[in-house]
Amino acid sequence: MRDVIDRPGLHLGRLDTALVSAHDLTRDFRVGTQTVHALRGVSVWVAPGDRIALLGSSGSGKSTLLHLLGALDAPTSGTLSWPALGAPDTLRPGRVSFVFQAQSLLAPLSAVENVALPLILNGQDQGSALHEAQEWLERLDLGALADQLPEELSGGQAQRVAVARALVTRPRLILADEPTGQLDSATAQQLMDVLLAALEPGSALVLATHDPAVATRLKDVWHLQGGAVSGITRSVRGLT
Ligand SMILES: Nc1ncnc2c1ncn2[C@@H]1O[C@H](COP(=O)(O)OP(=O)(O)OP(=O)(O)O)[C@@H](O)[C@H]1O
Repeated sequence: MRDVIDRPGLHLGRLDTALVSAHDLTRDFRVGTQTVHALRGVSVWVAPGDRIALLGSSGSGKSTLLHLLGALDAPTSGTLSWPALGAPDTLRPGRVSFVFQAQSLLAPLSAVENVALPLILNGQDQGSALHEAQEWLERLDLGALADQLPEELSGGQAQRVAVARALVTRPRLILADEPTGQLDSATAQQLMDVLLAALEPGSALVLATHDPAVATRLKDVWHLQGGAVSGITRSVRGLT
């Protein structure tokens, strides 16, 4: 693999500072006697500060690619590395975080307990974890809802709590799988406002969506079609 690669139309960057680098990934699934080729030779890399949308229709391979980038799944062929993050078994919890489409909060825990959980799983004591979680909720304008259970939150509020839970460990790489998928368009844009404002400048976001209005909030858009990256564009709105 070369030291320096050029993502067409984007910028030059060094692979050794990449958060994740993927070369010629394929992922096949066996369904009965059929093989589904979910990814067909994807080569991409993500650098600190990147804000990337994976834009594609249902079944184009967005979730599969996100899972591979976060080491939740392994490729059928191809190589993955996390040069700036370390070995795959050190990636989570903490350095890589996921935000899922919906219903990912633990039902018996309050909002603040949900947000504190990754810190507690990382070994932090409960008191300071809850304190930090409360600060994140306040930063995301949810301080007053800290003691609510997930079922008492609106869809948009629950997703903001999920964003707080993903960011509380100050991850370097945030992978979001259709986080606005269950929200109306105004609430989706509010969630994007909150998410983009809360990101640390040196962290990277890769967000899967089928909604162009969400994708254009991010600087770079990778278009996925049939398990391959069919094009890369830079969003004018995402540059502002
Ligand atoms: N665990 C699995 N078993 C079998 N097939 C799978 C599995 N996961 C994904 N696939 C198939 O791989 C292809 C890509 O799926 P993927 O979920 O990555 O697409 P997507 O773009 O995220 O779609 P959506 O927007 O609907 O979530 C689809 O044809 C899907 O049916």
